[in-house]
Amino acid sequence: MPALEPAKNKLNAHSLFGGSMIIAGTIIGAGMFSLPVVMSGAWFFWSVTALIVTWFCMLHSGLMILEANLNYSPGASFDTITKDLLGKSWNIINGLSIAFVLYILTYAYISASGSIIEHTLKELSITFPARLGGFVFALIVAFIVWLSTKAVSRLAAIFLGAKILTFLLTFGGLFLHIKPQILLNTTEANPHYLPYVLMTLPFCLASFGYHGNVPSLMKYYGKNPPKIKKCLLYGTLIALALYIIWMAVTMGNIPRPDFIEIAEKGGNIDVLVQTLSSLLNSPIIDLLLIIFSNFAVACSFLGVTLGLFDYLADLFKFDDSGKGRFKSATVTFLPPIIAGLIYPNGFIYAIGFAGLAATIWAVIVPALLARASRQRFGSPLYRVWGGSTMIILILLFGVLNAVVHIFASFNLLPIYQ
Ligand SMILES: N[C@@H](Cc1ccccc1)C(=O)O
Repeated sequence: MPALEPAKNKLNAHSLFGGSMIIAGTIIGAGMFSLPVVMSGAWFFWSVTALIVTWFCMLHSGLMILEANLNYSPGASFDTITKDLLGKSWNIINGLSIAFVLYILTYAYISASGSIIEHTLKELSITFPARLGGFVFALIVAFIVWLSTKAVSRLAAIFLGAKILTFLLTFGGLFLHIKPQILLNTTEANPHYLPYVLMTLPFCLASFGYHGNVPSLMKYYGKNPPKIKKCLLYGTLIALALYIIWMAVTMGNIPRPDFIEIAEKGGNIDVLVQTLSSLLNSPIIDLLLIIFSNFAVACSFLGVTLGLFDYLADLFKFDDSGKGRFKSATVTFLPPIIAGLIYPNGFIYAIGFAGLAATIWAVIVPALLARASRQRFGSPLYRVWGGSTMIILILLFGVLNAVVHIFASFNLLPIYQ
C-alpha cells in the first residue's frame, strides 16, 4: 500500500479514487487465491452468498473503527484508540492478534511466492524448487523493506497498477471461457453444497481484511467521515465484485470434482493456475494469469510486511538507522522464512489461521470500540447506522468465525473430499 501523507488542510482534495484504491489494494491479495479451493464444496451460489455476508460485516466493522477513530486526532493509531477505549488487556490481545495475522500472512506469501516462482520458471523450462524460490523472494522483499518505506510505497504503487491491469486483461479473457454447465455443475448427480458453506467463512474474512488501514485513511484525509466512508464502501465493493468474478471464472472452468485433487496437492497457487491453464489452452491467458499472480502476491507481500516491520520496530524500539532497520527486518522476516523452508506448502492453513486471528482485531474489537466510543464520547462526528443491533450482529459474526475455524481444525465440520 502506498505511504500516506498527513492531511495538509481541512479541505484537502485527496481524491476518493486514491483512498478506494488503497483499501482495494490491501484487501485483494493472497486470500483470494485460497477462495476457489476452499469454496469448491459450497460451490458458486453459496460462495457468493458467503462473500456478500462477509463483505457486509467487514465493511461495517471498518466503519466502526472509523467511528471510534474520529474521537482522536488524525494519526492516532489502532493501538492508541484500543488502549484508551478498551484498556490494557484488550490492547494486548489486539496487538498479539495483529502481529499473528501479519506473521502468518508473511509466511503465506513466502509459500505462495515460492510456488508461483517454481511454476513461472517451469514454463520457461527451468527447474527451480519452490522452497528456494520462496526464500529468495523473501530476501528480496526484506531488502526493499529494509531500504526505506519510500521504496516500498513506490514499488507497491507500480505493482498495484500492474496487478489491476493484468487482472482486467486476464479476467476479461477468462470471462469468455466460462462454461455454464461447469459453473452450474449440471453433470454431478445430487450434489450437496450447503454443508460446506460454514467452513468457508474464515477464508472470506481473511480475504476481506484491510482494517489496519482505516487510521491511515484518517491521517490522509483528516476528519472527513463522508469521504472515508465512501472509500471504505467503494474499496470493499471493488473487492467484492472482483471476488465474485474470480469465483465465476474459476468455477466456470474447473469442474467441481477436479478441486479435490487441487486441495490434495496443498491447494497452493501454482496448482490452481496450472489446472486453469491446462483447461484453457490459451497461451496468452496462461501468460497473463502467471503475470497477474506474481504481481498480486508481490503487491500484498510488500504492504503486509511493511506493516509488520513498522509494528515490530515500534514494539522493540528499534531505531530507524541502517542497523536498527536491519534488526527490525530480521525479526520480521526470519521466523516466516524458517517456517517457509521447513514447511513450504501450508498456504491454505495459513489463510485459515489468518482468518481466525483477524476476527479478533478486524471484527470483535471494532464492534467493542464503537460501543465504547458511544458510551464515552457519544460519537458526535459519525455513528454507524443500525444502533446496538448492528454492534451485536458484527460481534456474532466475529464469534461465529472463530467457532467455525476451531471446529474445522478439529475436523468437526464436513470437508468436500
Ligand atoms: N485481505 C488480505 C489479507 C489481510 C488480512 C487482514 C488485514 C490485512 C490484509 C489478503 O487477501 O491477502
